[in-house]
Amino acid sequence: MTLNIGVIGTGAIGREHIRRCSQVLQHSRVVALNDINRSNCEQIIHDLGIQAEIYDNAHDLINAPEVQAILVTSWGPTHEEFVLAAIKAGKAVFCEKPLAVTAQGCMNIVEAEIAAGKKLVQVGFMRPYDAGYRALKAVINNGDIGEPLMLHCAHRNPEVGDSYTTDMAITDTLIHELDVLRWLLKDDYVSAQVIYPRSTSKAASHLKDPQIVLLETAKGVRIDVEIFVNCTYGYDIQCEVVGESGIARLPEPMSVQTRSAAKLSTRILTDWKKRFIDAYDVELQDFINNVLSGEMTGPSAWDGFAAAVAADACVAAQKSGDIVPVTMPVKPAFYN
Ligand SMILES: NC(=O)C1=CN([C@@H]2O[C@H](COP(=O)(O)OP(=O)(O)OC[C@H]3O[C@@H](n4cnc5c(N)ncnc54)[C@H](O)[C@@H]3O)[C@@H](O)[C@H]2O)C=CC1
Ligand SMILES: O=C1[C@@H](O)[C@H](O)[C@@H](O)[C@H](O)[C@H]1O
Repeated sequence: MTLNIGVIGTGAIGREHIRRCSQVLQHSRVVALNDINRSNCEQIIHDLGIQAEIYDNAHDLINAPEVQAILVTSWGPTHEEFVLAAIKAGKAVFCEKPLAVTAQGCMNIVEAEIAAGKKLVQVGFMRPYDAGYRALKAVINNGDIGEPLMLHCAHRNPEVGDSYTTDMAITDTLIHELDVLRWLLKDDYVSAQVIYPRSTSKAASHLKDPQIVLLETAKGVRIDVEIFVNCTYGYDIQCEVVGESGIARLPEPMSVQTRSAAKLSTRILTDWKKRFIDAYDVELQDFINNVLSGEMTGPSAWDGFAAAVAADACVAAQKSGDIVPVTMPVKPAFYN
């Protein structure tokens, strides 16, 4: 069986996902594309040699009879509208992060999905599919380092464009940590604070970079995440878990160690597409298999909501400088 997929948003990650659905993964085929910039769709059809219909209207793509499932890879503020339309059409939808740009937007999706009576949504949180994070979680679950007490994390990008704003450090970047750390610890956040170190001269003048986000969980675990999106040297994701009896670190991506010119070195990746390339493959194959089998098991609309609740608190904390409570409603039984 082959799943016919329609893709809304054919920019950086849209193109990557179209490539993997067409050339890498099993049981999928991209049959329809939409982008406000039609030439993006034409270019992809040309470059990848796929046979796909271009729709000028995203809602026509969602409702097209040949489209069985939808990938939403357009800009964050458009996600809520397209996911709600997919649910209304009764079609499964994989939506890139963020599920919606506010917790209220995510809640609208949660309510629509519950009303539809069927899980249809998977959020593009790929880190829980990453082999390194899964190995780290296994070490924690195994009790190898005792109960986790503290986490020291970093999310560093070499550079960002001028359109990247201070709040995007939370809504676009930290959102990955907000999801994966909750999954890693099986815990929810109760408070958030943001502090600003000296700003780098490499950032645009309107952007506060780096930032340090301090989170506390219901079990009392304290987490610090450094967000540094103009670090210049690479795309670098760090996660160290300090437990009662030991420390566990997220593995580095594989890299050959070289000894040359009086230096011992390994390479650091610079491109997010490569850092989690395997995880993107696995998450999307999971989506395809789940849609075909009729049981959605990946990161849910509730996970998208939970990350957004914490993100809202972090954005408030950015503005006030205060420690802001994170208040998570009880998870509906639908998502258990
Ligand atoms: N999971 C991950 O690691 C990553 C997730 N993302 C997420 O994917 C989304 C897209 O990011 P990028 O591909 O980097 O952005 P991009 O700017 O490269 O591509 C977005 C595309 O969406 C199109 N678009 C915007 N509004 C639209 C609308 N109303 N209807 C149809 N098309 C529309 C744009 O024309 C553009 O081609 C964002 O939400 C981003 O946070 C992006 C990169 C990595
Ligand atoms: O989602 C992503 C990008 O949108 C974002 O800009 C990067 O910081 C992330 O690491 C990447 O995974």
